[in-house]
Amino acid sequence: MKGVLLVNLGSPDSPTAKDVKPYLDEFLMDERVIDVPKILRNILVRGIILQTRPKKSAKAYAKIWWDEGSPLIVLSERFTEKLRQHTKMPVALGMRYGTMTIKNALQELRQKGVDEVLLVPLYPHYAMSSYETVVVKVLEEQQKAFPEMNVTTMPAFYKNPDYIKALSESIKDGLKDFEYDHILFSYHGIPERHIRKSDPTRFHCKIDGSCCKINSVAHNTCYRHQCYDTTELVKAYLGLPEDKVSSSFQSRLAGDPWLKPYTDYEFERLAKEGKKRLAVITPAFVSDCLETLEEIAMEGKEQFEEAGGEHYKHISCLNDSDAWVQVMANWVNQWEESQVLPV
Ligand SMILES: C=CC1=C(C)c2cc3[nH]c(cc4nc(cc5[nH]c(cc1n2)c(C)c5CCC(=O)O)C(CCC(=O)O)=C4C)c(C)c3C=C
Ligand SMILES: [Fe+2]
Ligand SMILES: [Fe+2]
Repeated sequence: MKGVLLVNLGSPDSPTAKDVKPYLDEFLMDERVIDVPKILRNILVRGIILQTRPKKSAKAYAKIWWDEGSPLIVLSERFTEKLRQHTKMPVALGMRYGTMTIKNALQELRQKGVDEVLLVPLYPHYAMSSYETVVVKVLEEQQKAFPEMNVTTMPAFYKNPDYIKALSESIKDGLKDFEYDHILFSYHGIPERHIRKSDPTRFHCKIDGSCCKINSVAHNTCYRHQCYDTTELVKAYLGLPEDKVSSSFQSRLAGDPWLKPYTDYEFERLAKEGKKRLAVITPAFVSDCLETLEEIAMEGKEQFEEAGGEHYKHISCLNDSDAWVQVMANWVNQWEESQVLPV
């Protein structure tokens, strides 16, 4: 019997340093997130970052927390529940980090008789720190505890026409009551090194963008290329003016160079260039979360206005919108009927 496993990133159990610490420990000790030798990762994460970050992150989480819990979890649950109404297959939700584990989600499917799983990492773009780590973890858990199950993984859907349509229409809707001077597509950042590591050709990706328009197998795993592709496709779908759209990368950790331009610098640059009315969209995330609700909707607004900007709007992620649920339902049902996956 076939079933669907949705996996998102996960959140701490509560917005307190006590609960944020073990969550961050699991997250940052992931070798695909902080990709240095284990001994160094231990020193960096447990000896340095976890000494101060849980308290700081807990404060940020407290600003966006809902009565029902973490927005990312609640929105993912609502999406899952709606998807269940559109398919005959069992659908389970797991998180890569935290207490809503992938193992439990696989168990839930197994108990319902599922032995053929469609894994859907809830990320439009491929990065070793998001999509890849989900796939590796699911296969690890499946091989350990559920050897009788088969797992098929849905490819990153960053350029899929149905996804682009749903995303573009949601942006159009968000812009209905907002006259903009500029639209910023802000994607979660990753260290530049991760782009080189994920390049199977070992020479294609140059980080500076000179590579991204030359066809290459490297693009199947190039986060930067995929993010810019999403921007271009939405721009084309909505007919947005070339000079009013740009992309940037947010949420960097100190240390290595991360993908540029940095979103916080862009807020300042755009305001100083005289863009008074800025709309920001965050297509690396399908559900609103700490990085969109706090860093972009709250901090970003402040940064833009401090630099001279006047009107600012963050357009929500796709979340549990009917159009997005319908797109996912079509994809999973098509897989159920004919094994076909979206491209
Ligand atoms: C969109 C995909 C994501 C990628 C790629 C990604 C890479 C990445 N993230 C960190 C460090 C942190 N990210 C944090 C929060 C966070 N990250 C994503 C998604 C991606 N991260 C989401 C959806 C969230 C929000 C989770 C929520 O509960 O709402 C955090 C935790 C918060 C904080 O302390 O800032 C950290 C840390 C790294 C290092 C990285 C790539 C190497
Ligand atoms: Fe992150
Ligand atoms: Fe590239």
